[in-house]
Amino acid sequence: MMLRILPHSAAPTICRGQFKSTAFRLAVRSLRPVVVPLSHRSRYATTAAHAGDAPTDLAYTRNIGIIAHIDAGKTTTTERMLFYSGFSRRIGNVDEGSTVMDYLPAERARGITITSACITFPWHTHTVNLIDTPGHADFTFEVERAIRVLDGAVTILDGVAGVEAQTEKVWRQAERYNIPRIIFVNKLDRMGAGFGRTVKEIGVKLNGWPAVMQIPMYETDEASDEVFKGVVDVVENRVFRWGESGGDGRNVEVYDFNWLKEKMPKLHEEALRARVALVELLSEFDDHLVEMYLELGDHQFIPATEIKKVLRRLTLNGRGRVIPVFCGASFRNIGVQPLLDGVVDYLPSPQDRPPAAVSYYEGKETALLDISDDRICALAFKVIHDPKRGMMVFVRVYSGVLTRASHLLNTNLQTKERAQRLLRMYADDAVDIPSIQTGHIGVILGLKHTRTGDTLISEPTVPKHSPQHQHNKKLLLSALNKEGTLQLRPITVPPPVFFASLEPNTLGEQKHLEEVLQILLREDPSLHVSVDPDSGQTLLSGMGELHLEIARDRLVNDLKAKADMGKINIGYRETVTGPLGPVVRKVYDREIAGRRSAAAISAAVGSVGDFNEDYNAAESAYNEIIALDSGNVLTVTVLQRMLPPGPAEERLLRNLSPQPCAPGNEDLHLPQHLQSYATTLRPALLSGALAALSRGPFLGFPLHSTHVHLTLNPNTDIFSASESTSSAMTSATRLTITTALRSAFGGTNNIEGGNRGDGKVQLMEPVMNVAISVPENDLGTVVSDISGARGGNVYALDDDVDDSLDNDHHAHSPRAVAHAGTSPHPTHPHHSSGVSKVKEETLVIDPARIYVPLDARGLTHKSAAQHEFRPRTIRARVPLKEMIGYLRHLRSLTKGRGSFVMAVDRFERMDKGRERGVLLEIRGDGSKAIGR
Ligand SMILES: Nc1nc2c(ncn2[C@@H]2O[C@H](COP(=O)(O)OP(=O)(O)OP(=O)(O)O)[C@@H](O)[C@H]2O)c(=O)[nH]1
Repeated sequence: MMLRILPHSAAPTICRGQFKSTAFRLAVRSLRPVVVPLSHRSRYATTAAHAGDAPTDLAYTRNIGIIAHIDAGKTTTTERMLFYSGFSRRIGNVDEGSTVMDYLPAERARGITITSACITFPWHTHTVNLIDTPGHADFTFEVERAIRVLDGAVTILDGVAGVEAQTEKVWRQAERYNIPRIIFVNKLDRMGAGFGRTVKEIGVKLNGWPAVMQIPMYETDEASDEVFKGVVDVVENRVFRWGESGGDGRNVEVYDFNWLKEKMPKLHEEALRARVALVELLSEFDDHLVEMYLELGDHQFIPATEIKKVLRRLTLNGRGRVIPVFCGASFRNIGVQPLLDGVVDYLPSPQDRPPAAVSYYEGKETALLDISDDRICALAFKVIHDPKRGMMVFVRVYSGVLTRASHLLNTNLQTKERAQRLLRMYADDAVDIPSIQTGHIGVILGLKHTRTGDTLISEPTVPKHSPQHQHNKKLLLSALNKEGTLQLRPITVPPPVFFASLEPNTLGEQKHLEEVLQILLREDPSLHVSVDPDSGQTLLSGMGELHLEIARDRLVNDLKAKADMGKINIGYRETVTGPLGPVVRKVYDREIAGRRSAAAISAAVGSVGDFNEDYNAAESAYNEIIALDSGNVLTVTVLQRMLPPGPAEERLLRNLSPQPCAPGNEDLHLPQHLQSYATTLRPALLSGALAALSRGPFLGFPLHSTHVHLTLNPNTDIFSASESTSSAMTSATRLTITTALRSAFGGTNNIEGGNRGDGKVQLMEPVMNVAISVPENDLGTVVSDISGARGGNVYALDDDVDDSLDNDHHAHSPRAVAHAGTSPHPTHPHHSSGVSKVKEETLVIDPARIYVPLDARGLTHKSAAQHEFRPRTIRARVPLKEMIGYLRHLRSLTKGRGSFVMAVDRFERMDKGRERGVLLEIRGDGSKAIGR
């Protein structure tokens, strides 16, 4: 059957195989406005994806992520994508636990995404590598590492809730990496959904101009209810209608605007307005479009191809200044195929992305990676232990082609690795492949050490018989050494704020527990494990309660550890107050396996705040200043060495009261065996300091914002070469700093008595940045609860996103459209004096200028009830302690409609009263779990 556009007659049904047929294209080419048919799965055999032969041409590749607030519908949408692409034969359902993407038992049981799943599927001539990320704030790190390797993202919004707090957060995360983004406003079938309102929120909360590509279409059923039926595509001037209720969404009816004009004149008018708004918006950024408009004289005549071209260019820069907005209801199977077309049309191929930033020598030198470089450079962005396949390392290849059996160098660990097998992933299924091409995502099996976040490169080799090798060996070796330090930008790991003890059920289980914890750490670097040196207790720390619960499930259920997890507690920090205290010198002297190990060092501790104040005055006294994690700072001074008298040294001996060496590591006068400061002494001091700082003198919490100053006097602190080895230096450093911290604390650890000593050590607590979404009606109650009982500091209520559609609509009123249709100039205020470009860098959206489409629901159902459900966002800083169990409380305050997200803002010193509260709590029930 040849398909014709039937403007006035009954709707044709587009069946499999009819989209994009040549006949269809020819039929529509002569029509104006231009209508191009929608794509459909039938072009792809369902087996194609599994055969591992998906096209790998870079221009036809899309590495995309699905990011959003929890429950926005990411997994539901992804499952439809898989179905329409032909990848899966039936649609997976989140609520029934039958999805392809949420395949872990814990995910299916909880109905949430925990680990970002990766899947490859075809869409027309393109290959889409898609990552479905978790929405829960506890898994922000999981999102971060996925975003790190994506080229583009689809952000899904709940059309009822609008732009929620976690959406804003992931949006900013994506912005940091300049990831081009498109938006899909989902759940438009739900009562209370407001497309126009959501569009306005996109502009205000995400600071970008919404480019409305589609508007929703509702139809009234027999019960006079408005039912969401389809979307109006204002770029191609056509209507997609999913007529069949309860169907799988594959049969889509396509109509032109004449049909729309006859059946739904109001919606037709709105669609024309939407096109005007779109063309006007784009012409602010594109002179050529303005010229075209001036030539054609009507917004409706601008060809869709031109609009798409400009929009693609604007989206690809990744700044999110112009945001393509699509709409639908994936649960009702509406709107997903056009969204997939949008992915191909507006999101970049790896070639469209700027080159990846790399660094050499631990970040001391930076450069851009050339995508055409044939040497392999890949980032391990996810490591997962699979019971059948072993360690699976997910990589994104940035240059070169990774082939089976490639020899690799892990530049973070400086270890050699061999890629034994390569896989392309289809959620939990995999297909063996011979290679992973530049720009692609895949899995390596057989890597022994690689962790999440590590860089893998082709193992640098010296070519045999190369002339360079003969003539300039030194130069070549230094180039090879440099290459061996190449690293892609690391993934930032946030500080853990919760911890719990882990106890093996029997002593014999300890070893197995340690082994599986190593696996867990390789998988998830946002988990930390530490062992209390006194009690030997293992402590696991993480980002949130749910994060630790899931880690426990993984340890016990998947990795078969026989262990119990204690109560989940807040991870406080300890800090030293005031300027550097007295200098403490300790001698470490032990006999280990019949050999003496001895060294000494001096240390003083103080607060980083005071160090910063003195910084300029004191800088020259230090040989090195090292910024550590948790805001701690280590400074090192190595005094000049007195050499034994001899003819050459006599000059030196004359004024040899110990002085700091001239800054600059090369000048240090160290004994032979420690001579290379950078490779022997520095790492020894650093690991001693890190070990000492990991456990404070008060309650054993890690130190924060603390300045440690080390002074090494080689004349007195270093003994013979065999005694003062680098491990002796590490032990001496650890012992001395621990002693200095204890003396700053000013007392013994007397937790039982509840005293905190009278010294300079204080507790710090995590203070969270909290965004709470509540219905308008409950705003007052929640604000007073947060700022009263919980001691929070409310610093903002969301900009009042006025959804008075009438107001906004003025700028794009029917009169304005009529005017625009006849005026030689587009009607946008900025065009009044010709074209004035928006300064992209400083773009701040004026809500009054955002085009807000009227939707049927908005027109007929805009009522007080809708206002009542509109979520408002409260932003506050609240101590984490006050947020424990808050969700239940919030639900009770808001009749179950409130939700919140939070992230660590900073650690703050606690006053004595709050400290006492923590001590009481620990003494009351948690002293064992805290174990100090
Ligand atoms: N009415 C309606 N419900 C939807 C729609 N899309 C998703 N849902 C429902 O919303 C809930 C959450 O959907 P998910 O797909 O799990 O959302 P998610 O964003 O993947 O959630 P997390 O992975 O936990 O962050 C489920 O109950 C879905 O059935 C929609 O278009 N309309």
